[in-house]
Amino acid sequence: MHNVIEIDGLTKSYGGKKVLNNLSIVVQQGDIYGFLGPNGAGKSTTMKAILRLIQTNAGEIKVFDGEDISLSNEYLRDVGALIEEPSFYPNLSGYENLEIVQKLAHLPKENITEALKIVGLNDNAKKLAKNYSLGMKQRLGIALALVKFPKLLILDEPTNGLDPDGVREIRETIKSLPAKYGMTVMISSHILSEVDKMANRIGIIQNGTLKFQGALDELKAADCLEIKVDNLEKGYELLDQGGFDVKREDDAIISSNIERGNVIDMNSLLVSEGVGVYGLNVHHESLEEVFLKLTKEA
Ligand SMILES: Nc1ncnc2c1ncn2[C@@H]1O[C@H](COP(=O)(O)OP(=O)(O)OP(=O)(O)O)[C@@H](O)[C@H]1O
Repeated sequence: MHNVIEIDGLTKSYGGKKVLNNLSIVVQQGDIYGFLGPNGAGKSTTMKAILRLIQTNAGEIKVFDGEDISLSNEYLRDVGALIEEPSFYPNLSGYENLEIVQKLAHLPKENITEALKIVGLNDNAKKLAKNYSLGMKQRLGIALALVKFPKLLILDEPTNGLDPDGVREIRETIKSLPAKYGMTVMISSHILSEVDKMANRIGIIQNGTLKFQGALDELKAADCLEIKVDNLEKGYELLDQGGFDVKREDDAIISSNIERGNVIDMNSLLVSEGVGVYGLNVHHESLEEVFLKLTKEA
């Protein structure tokens, strides 16, 4: 798999305080890479470093075909970004704001309408940006990042200020970008459930240090079945002696085998032996649970 971003040993200090500490991350071609961390972990700083908006103290960043970004700014032509607040000209319409980028970068005019369509701003294209709602301003910010149809899209908290419908729309849009336009996306977000539904790989940082990087499935515990019964002792004994793979917890019996036939067999055995079953739930570990587990230690 081809790497689109390779960060190696990145270190950045502000006034003697290290905010990035020997950080190394890899974003692969076609990834939607969810970049997570508590407030102040260093997410925006990392993204700014990739865009050369700040100077760093040590480390190396390579993009696309191993281009070292410290050697040339050329790569920025293929990068679109929304970092922190979207910035635009308030007295121009949404369309005109995009037109400025389109003209400067000599892009096809169709890119403007395509980008507006993607973010759902077509109907408000002629309205002045200063009269946009918070959510519309955010959409315009995403459209500005998209208008080049870049190979790499970097989005810092892109769903800030959007209502739940807007969050869902933007999520579906972002999910479609790799397949539709061949883009690679790096996205930071506070909304873990959003990243859970969108990203294929994630990186979790804390205090400028990488805590985890990999596929979401690697991070989460396997699904398990939680069986709630009115007699825990007896229920557990029955299943254990019946040859089922179970363990006992404080208030439930847990089985790692969630296959349909297995669940039916366990339930039948319990009921036939007079144990009342009042709950059979498959437990999926959420990204939020994993995140809290990983970041709580420090
Ligand atoms: N220009 C600056 N001068 C001094 N300190 C800074 C500067 N920019 C960022 N920092 C500090 O660096 C640390 C990392 O900030 P950063 O914005 O990268 O975090 P973040 O992970 O994006 O957080 P959030 O989720 O709150 O946006 C914070 O402690 C912040 O106060």
